[in-house]
Amino acid sequence: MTTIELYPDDVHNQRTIRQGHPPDWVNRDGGDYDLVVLGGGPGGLTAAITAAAGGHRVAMTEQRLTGGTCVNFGCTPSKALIRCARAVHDASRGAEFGFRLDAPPQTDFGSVMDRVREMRSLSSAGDAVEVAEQAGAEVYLGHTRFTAPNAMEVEGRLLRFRTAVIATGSDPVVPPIEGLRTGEYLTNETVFSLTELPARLVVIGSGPMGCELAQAFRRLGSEVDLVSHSRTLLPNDEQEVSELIRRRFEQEGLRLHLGFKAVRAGAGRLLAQGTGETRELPYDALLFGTGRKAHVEHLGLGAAGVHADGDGVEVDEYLCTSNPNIYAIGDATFPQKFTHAANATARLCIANALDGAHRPARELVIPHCTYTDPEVAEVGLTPRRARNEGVTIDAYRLDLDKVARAFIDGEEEGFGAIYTRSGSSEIAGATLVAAHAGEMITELTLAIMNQVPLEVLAETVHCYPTQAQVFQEIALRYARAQR
Ligand SMILES: Cc1cc2nc3c(=O)[nH]c(=O)nc-3n(C[C@H](O)[C@H](O)[C@H](O)COP(=O)(O)OP(=O)(O)OC[C@H]3O[C@@H](n4cnc5c(N)ncnc54)[C@H](O)[C@@H]3O)c2cc1C
Ligand SMILES: NC(=O)c1ccc[n+]([C@@H]2O[C@H](COP(=O)([O-])OP(=O)(O)OC[C@H]3O[C@@H](n4cnc5c(N)ncnc54)[C@H](O)[C@@H]3O)[C@@H](O)[C@H]2O)c1
Repeated sequence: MTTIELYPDDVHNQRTIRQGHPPDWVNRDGGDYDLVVLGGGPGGLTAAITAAAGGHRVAMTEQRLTGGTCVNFGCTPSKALIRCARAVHDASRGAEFGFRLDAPPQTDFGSVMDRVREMRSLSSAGDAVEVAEQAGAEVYLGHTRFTAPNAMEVEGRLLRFRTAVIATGSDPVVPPIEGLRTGEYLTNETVFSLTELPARLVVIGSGPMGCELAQAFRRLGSEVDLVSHSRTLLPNDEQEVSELIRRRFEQEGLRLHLGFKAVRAGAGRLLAQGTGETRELPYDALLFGTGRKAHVEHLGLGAAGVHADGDGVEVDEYLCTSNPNIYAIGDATFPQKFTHAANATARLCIANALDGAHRPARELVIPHCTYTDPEVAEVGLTPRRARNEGVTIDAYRLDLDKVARAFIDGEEEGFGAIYTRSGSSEIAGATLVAAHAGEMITELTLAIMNQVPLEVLAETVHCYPTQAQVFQEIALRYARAQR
């Protein structure tokens, strides 16, 4: 059986391994199942547990650690690192809040990473092999591949299925860069194994991963250069958002090289090429946040009659692949690569595959949040999406410095915006830049799902003082203007 290793070999990592891939695990003999789920990340676990709760005979396979990228190498460790970085940052704001420290706060990086690993082990308890088993899904550990349109093999065991779900997630993309050698750079798979703070960190990529980790390492004390061939930070969000985050990053001392492509690396130096300018950046660690690609290799997809391309497993609008008995969910197929999207596609897929629900994936309203400080959350139809789709929208916005709880908390940098289709008051989308935007955006997701108009949001009583009042205030101003 595969041996899983996590560095360093401490109590937290040992616990994570015991939960996600128990070393003494013995697979069952295989057999016939109503459903087999390939991959035990958030998508796979949700699919397997949902189907088992419906009384189906279910197996789930995982080659590495249950919980997948999210718990082990993504959301959980990154948010744990960000939390420590925010504590250090807040401590440096004493003068604003009436206290003084004798010296600037000093990071103890060893303790930071110890806490990161502890949080990962706590989080992985909820996604453990045992949790799936107790929910009624039979777990097989090991590399899995299809051997026929209705069968797959894991570690010599044959699993025959009536229906299968591919939930194999995604892998980091590292662009070809001259001089770059394996083992001499970090990705999300290795960065959370650091035990010493890199004095000089170069981060490549200005998407969610690059931005979240660049700010966190800067706050923990690294000198950070962020290089991206995008001309903006968070290039998939609104321009105004990117500008606001850029200003904040520059205030915090991040050095930004936007519009620069990493072209050569090695011996602690990165060469970044911009238009008519080359910059040489020294580093002690080089971190890639340069996107992800669906994990579709070595799965025996050909034997199962499942088509895949560079974007992942091909599915129809009901998440069914070219084999009518095989579905795909999460990062392996879906363009929005988020844990909540993996979970939502998993539930939808089980409803379609086992309950005949016939619900298209376009029904899903999927918000996203990048956990920079301030956080950036968006949902539904935004100006960028509206432009791409050729529809016109009306925008209603309010700066957070007009919201009492935001300035009371010293968190007034940001804004809220609600979008409606032109001439309508039905809420179609929203952007929110706020310290806790991820906690607040769900109100708007619910509004969009239920076709709530601004007038109803205006009448919805919000607690005072809360930052969520930004949405009610936008709606109230709209309602007043209509009178
Ligand atoms: C640094 C970082 C931070 C992130 N932060 C967030 C965040 O804050 N919020 C958010 O919503 N999303 C975040 N994400 C994205 C999130 O982690 C993914 O969208 C999510 O994990 C996708 O779930 P999944 O189940 O589709 O795939 P995965 O989590 O990738 O799980 C797939 C599983 O399949 C297994 N597998 C693959 N091939 C085989 C095989 N042949 N046999 C057996 N098993 C196999 C893998 O080992 C893996 O465990 C982050 C990602 C990164 C990299
Ligand atoms: N909070 C969250 O939900 C969260 C956090 C992190 C990651 N994620 C998920 O993980 C996925 C991957 O995130 P990501 O930030 O790695 O990818 P991304 O695709 O969003 O951004 C990649 C960035 O790398 C840059 N880049 C690529 N090649 C380059 C090169 N050679 N030189 C310079 N720049 C280069 C691109 O211009 C872009 O800015 C995202 O799709 C997101 O869904 C989510």
